[in-house]
Amino acid sequence: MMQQEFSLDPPATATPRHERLGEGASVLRGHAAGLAGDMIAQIRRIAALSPFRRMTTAGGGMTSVAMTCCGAAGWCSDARGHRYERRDPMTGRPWPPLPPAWRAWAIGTARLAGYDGFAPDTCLINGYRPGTRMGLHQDGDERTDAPVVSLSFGLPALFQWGGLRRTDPVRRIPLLHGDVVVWGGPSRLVFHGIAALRAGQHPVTGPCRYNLTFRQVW
Ligand SMILES: O=C(O)CCC(=O)C(=O)O
Ligand SMILES: [Fe+2]
Repeated sequence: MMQQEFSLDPPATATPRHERLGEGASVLRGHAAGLAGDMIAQIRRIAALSPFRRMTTAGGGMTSVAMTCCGAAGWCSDARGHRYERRDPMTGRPWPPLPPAWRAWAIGTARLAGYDGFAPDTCLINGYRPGTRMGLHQDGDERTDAPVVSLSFGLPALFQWGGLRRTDPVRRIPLLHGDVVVWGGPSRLVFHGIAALRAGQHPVTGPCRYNLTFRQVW
């Protein structure tokens, strides 16, 4: 019998699902698409307890994105500045719990991206509508020795990925429904943002984009 001398399977690189953004940073294309239905239902349950809200900033403005959180800590901003709080200042109660399945997924995803031992204790949930944007910033209010695992559902967005200085050149990376970005290590403090969302309708989320970021705060 003749031996097959070559594989008919396409090489792993034929579908580049895992894109390197920089040292310690990558995009996992479509990695969360299968979770969308369940996670969006959970987001609605979380938002029924701790509603999406826009927040005042120290500069006297308002955040463009509406946000809620779940887990041991939630990100808050007011005229005094921004920080993590154990309780939702809007309700006075602890934030809704971080669903164990979300946490397990985030740990597994961090491992896929090269980060073992991720121990997320919060998930920040951003709600974007057409026109909503997030200016260039660094994520530094939580532990920076742990990565950020960030996932996108719904309308497409342009992710702005710069460098360690605000003035470094910025790349624009489209993020689609189910895409995941993981950044840590030497990229943990890279400046990033989201360009103003374009109008549209998504079959799963309607005129909306959700972004979930898993982080370790305490
Ligand atoms: O919406 C995104 O993809 C990024 C969100 C973000 O940078 C943040 O919440 O700190
Ligand atoms: Fe951020």
